[in-house]
Amino acid sequence: MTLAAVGQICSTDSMVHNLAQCRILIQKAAATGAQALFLPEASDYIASSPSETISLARSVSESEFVRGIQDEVRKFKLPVHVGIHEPAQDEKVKNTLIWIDEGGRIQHRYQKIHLFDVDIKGGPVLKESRSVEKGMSMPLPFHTPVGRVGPTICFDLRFPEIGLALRRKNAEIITFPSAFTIPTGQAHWEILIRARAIETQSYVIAAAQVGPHNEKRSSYGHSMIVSPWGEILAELDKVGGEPQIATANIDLGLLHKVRSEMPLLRRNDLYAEV
Ligand SMILES: O=C(O)CNC(=O)[C@H](CS)NC(=O)CCC(=O)C(=O)O
Repeated sequence: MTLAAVGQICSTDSMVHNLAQCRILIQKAAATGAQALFLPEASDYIASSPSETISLARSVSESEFVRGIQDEVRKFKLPVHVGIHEPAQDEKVKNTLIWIDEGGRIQHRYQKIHLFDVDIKGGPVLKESRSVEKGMSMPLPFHTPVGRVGPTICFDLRFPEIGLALRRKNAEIITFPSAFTIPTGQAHWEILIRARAIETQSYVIAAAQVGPHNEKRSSYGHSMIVSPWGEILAELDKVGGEPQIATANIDLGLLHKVRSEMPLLRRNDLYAEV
């Protein structure tokens, strides 16, 4: 049995402020004895316009945010999974997720493949593809002290195919670091997360942004860790903006019990394999 921590913050366009929040969470998570900390999408910053999103992007070697996280990781020997932006081609950024091992090295990277372009009447209007380049390859699971992690990001949560593909590649924990909008979060967040855990028979760790990032945008929060049976093991607030963590035990024995007691054998002779 191992202990995983999920962290919740409210990123703004100040990377110094966002780094300070993440450092507090790394310290708090280390104090609980957790073996890994999972932080939200876009922890480095959330800007108020596509042009600001593009102008703030730095490569990891030049990002004070990433270097600051790496220093803190080394200090506490606590690996961290964190969402950031990186410069891309054609005046765009990549929405990426990096795994920093306990020695502060970036050992895994995933670039978000589904972009959030929506225009909901009376609700959010967001065109992520104006500033973000979409990823062109499927994520791969990787080894961590808490289990084999299959990374995805935010809007990817709505596409069961990506979770199922990670499960087929032997993921044990699927992550959904996010910055969900409040209306879509109220309607769908918990249901989607629990569904992904149940259908993949995997742990799900969903670290979320919470509260007002700027005058135009707020996020839903409600970070969660869910078991392969779909139970909520840990959850954080839906409002506020204070940095918070929660922890849960990751029991791979339970995961294998769930998978062997109820084998989800696909009928790929009748429908396409996903
Ligand atoms: O903008 C940044 O810098 C960071 N990226 C995000 O916040 C992204 C794109 S706007 N948010 C989502 O995918 C929300 C999905 C969502 O809310 C849903 O599926 O309902």
